[in-house]
Amino acid sequence: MLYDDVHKRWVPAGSEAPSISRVHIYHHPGANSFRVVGRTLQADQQVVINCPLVKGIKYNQATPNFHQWRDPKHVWGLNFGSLEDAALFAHSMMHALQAL
Ligand SMILES: CC(=O)N[C@@H](Cc1ccccc1Cl)C(=O)N1CCC[C@]12C=C[C@@H]1CC[C@@H](C(=O)N3CC[C@@H]4C=C[C@H]5[C@H](C)C[C@@H](C(=O)O)N5C(=O)[C@H]43)N1C2=O
Repeated sequence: MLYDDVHKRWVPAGSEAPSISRVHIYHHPGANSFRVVGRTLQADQQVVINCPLVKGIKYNQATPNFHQWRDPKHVWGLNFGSLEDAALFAHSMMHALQAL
């Protein structure tokens, strides 16, 4: 999700209606860079988030299943389908941020 600062509300990332997406953190070992990429599960596999991780990002676990972070232009929010997914993603995110 993205935070719409004008209307002060969270909106689904990507252009379509809210939909479940699969979100990965890709590691590029050569550059030691990480990128969060999310795609809708539907056939179109629309990329809904494509966010490089930079050193110093603060990953905020606002609730056990809603985590968020800022990049220069956006505030991203992930509303996890399960607490396990949330914990797993947070673990990977924290690992990535420590590796930067
Ligand atoms: C300093 C700073 O940047 N601080 C950020 C957070 C942050 C801290 C440190 C590092 C990075 C970031 Cl990003 C901040 O505070 N920001 C970022 C933009 C918005 C917000 C500002 C105010 C509101 C107030 C309330 C809360 C909010 O948005 N919350 C609370 C949990 C709750 C859970 C789920 C979602 C649900 C999917 C829909 C909706 C619903 O419940 O209807 N909703 C929510 O309402 C969700 N806010 C924020 O997070």
